[in-house]
Amino acid sequence: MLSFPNAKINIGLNITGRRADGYHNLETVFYPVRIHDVLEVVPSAELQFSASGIGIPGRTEDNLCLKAYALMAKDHALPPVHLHLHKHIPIGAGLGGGSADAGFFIRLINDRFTLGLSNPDMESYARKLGADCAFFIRNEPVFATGIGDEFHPLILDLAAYHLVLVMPRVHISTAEAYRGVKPAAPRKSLRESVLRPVEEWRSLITNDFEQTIFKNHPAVRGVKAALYEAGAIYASMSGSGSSVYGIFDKQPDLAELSKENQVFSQL
Ligand SMILES: C[C@@](CO)(OP(=O)(O)O)[C@H](O)COP(=O)(O)OP(=O)(O)OC[C@H]1O[C@@H](n2ccc(N)nc2=O)[C@H](O)[C@@H]1O
Ligand SMILES: Nc1ncnc2c1ncn2[C@@H]1O[C@H](COP(=O)(O)OP(=O)(O)O)[C@@H](O)[C@H]1O
Repeated sequence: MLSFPNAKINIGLNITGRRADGYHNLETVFYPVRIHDVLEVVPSAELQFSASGIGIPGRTEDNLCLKAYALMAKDHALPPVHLHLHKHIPIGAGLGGGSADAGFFIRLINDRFTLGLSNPDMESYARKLGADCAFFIRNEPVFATGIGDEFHPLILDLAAYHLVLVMPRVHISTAEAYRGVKPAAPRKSLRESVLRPVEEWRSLITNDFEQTIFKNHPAVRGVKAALYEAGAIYASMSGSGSSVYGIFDKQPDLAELSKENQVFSQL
């Protein structure tokens, strides 16, 4: 059985407080985008994992898909499987690729072995694996609060726009990014701002990670500026970076940006 985990972008990200457990409370909008990995699960004599595509840093046993399998196997008599992951979503990019794999894998196992889990059941497994994993169970645009795992419905459709994503050659760890921010009460309500026309977002919607990441990695700031120069209506770093997306009303010419960076378009 095959599944195609997709990436997310964050539209706005306000870090509102630091918690006793070391995590941060935040508010953000998660929006799914069409950059995909490929996950395949087939029955096997023993549990096996293989990967292709972009190299995944870290130990195989720490892959979020294997962690998800172990978690679900505690409660369900799961047969062994061979899991193959073809990695295409850039890593350390603020695109939630690892979390997407975990969320989609939970759904795949639920479907393949007809476990009958509800969305809230699957979200509670996902929450144990990472703050933004639970988003990928429903995989619909949401306004998120808490540590990024409490969801509030949001009607947002950017299909009429040209969405592009630029991936500078900079890898940023999420933990490093959180260490650099000072939590504060948001100056504007993101939940209200995101309902305003996209043309107004530039003066309303910000990502709190940009301040420190732009200081430490000026190339990322340069990509955002280049997207505005190319005519973006709105541009922002996604999550903890380093990817930067631009929302355009027509297909932009990004030939210059493509020389130094990986560019994804038609998202
Ligand atoms: C920043 C965001 C924004 O959407 O996305 P990415 O840029 O990673 O895609 C998320 O908060 C990333 O969520 P996720 O990547 O699942 O985080 P986790 O694996 O749970 O946590 C990694 C580390 O980030 C920090 N962390 C994460 C989430 C949060 N609300 N507060 C935190 O302080 C903690 O130091 C934690 O040890
Ligand atoms: N299936 C997976 N795909 C990518 N990274 C994974 C996966 N499982 C675990 N990881 C670990 O998660 C880290 C963060 O990856 P990722 O979720 O892609 O980035 P981001 O937090 O920027 O969205 C990687 O450096 C890697 O060590």
